[in-house]
Parts: sequence; C-alpha cells; structure tokens
Amino acid sequence: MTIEQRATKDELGTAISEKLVAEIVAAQHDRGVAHIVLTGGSMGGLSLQALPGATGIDWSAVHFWWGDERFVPAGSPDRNDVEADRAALDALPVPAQHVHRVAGPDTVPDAESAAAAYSDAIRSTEGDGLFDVTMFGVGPDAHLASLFPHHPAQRTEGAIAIAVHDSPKPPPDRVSLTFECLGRSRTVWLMVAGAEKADAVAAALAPGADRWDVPASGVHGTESTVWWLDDAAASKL
Ligand SMILES: O=C1O[C@H](COP(=O)(O)O)[C@@H](O)[C@H](O)[C@H]1O
Repeated sequence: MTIEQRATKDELGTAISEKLVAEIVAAQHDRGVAHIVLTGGSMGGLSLQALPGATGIDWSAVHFWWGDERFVPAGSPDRNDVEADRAALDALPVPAQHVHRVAGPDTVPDAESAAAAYSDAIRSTEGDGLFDVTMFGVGPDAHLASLFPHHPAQRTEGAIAIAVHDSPKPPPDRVSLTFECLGRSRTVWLMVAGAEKADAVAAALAPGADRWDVPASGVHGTESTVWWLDDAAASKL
C-alpha cells in the first residue's frame, strides 16, 4: 500500500487523472486492452479530467465499468455514469458497447435484474486479473462502491454484482460489485479529499481494520493499492 498526497482536491484530481492516462497506455502496451472501473461521488469526474486531452491511447481498446451504480433511470443526475459522461466519456471515441453501464428501472424491473445482467457482462469478459485500475471514492462513513458499514449486502459471497437496498445514503436502491469481484483488479485506487473524511481514512488505514466496520479497508489490488489523499483527508494519519 502506498499513499499519494497532494495539497488540494484540485491538485489531487489532476494527479489522479494524469496517472490514469499513463495506466491505460501501459495496460494497452502490455495486454492490448485496458479495463477501468469508475466511481461516482465527489472524485468521480475529477479522476477523469485528463482523458479527453490524452494522446497515445487507442480508445477502441478501452472498456469502462462502474464499481457501483444507483438504481435510478438513465440520465438521472443521481446516476454515477452521468457525471462520468459529462467529465470525459461524451468526448471520447470509445465504442458504446465498451461502456458497461448498469441498467436502471427504465429498462429492468428491479436492482436484482440489473445486478444479474451486470454480472453476466463481467463474466463474459475475458482476461485474468480482469480489471487494470479500479477507482473508488470513500464516504465519511468509510463506505466504498455501495458497500456500507454493517449493511448485510456487504457479506454476500459467490456473487459478482449484487442489489443493495436500504442504502443509508440516498438513493436507497443500488447495484454494487462485491468485495470478491472488486479484488480482481491489478491496481486499486482509493481517492479521498476533505477534512470530513479524515476519520474514515485513519480508520481504514489502522492496523487490523475490519471491513465490516470500515469497508474502505477491504479492497486491495493484486499488484498495488494506492490511497490518493489531499492534505485535509490525510490530516489524522
Ligand atoms: O454513493 C456513493 O458514494 C461514494 C463516495 O461518494 P463521495 O461523494 O462521498 O465522494 C462513491 O464513491 C460511490 O460510487 C457512490 O455511489
């Protein structure tokens, strides 16, 4: 585990997005394709800001996924993919079938159906290690994706994606990848800015942290895990 610290949230976003460009280039050099897992929340758009101006990337060989999605209709401002579209995806020549969105209630009856379809999409994607970079925001309660402290959905085993109901953070219905699936990533990035998240960061990085209490402590890359922090988020370390 390493920590990358920058003074401000804006500097953090710039550094993350520039490193993401480098990771995509490296993945394509090594394996011909890059699979990137996006996040919503306050760091979602910032983490993608360098992509539209990037050079040296074959956009036809990039796949985008989401670690979680809110179960609301396409185009809703509550959806994680809407901010990703605005920040980068709308401007990139990525084939639509490589942007793996989680279905919403406008196309499937419930979050369980959306989770099943999303699991099928992941299952049918070849590659060991599967994801190259998985990016997470972290909530003040130390949740990541839609895996919340003490929420029973967190303990689902043998699944790729799950429906999450009664989310403590609105909207209540969501789809999330499981810990099991999220761990199938070469590189995991946890991206946190703001003093209100300093306790969550300290709890996640404390020795012996338990993911039931502190979900952000529970995901590690097979090759590297990086905590990207601004000074405020790192202030209790
Ligand atoms: O609800 C969610 O929250 C987390 C963290 O969001 P933030 O606004 O506190 O940064 C986000 O990473 C996740 O994708 C999202 O669905």
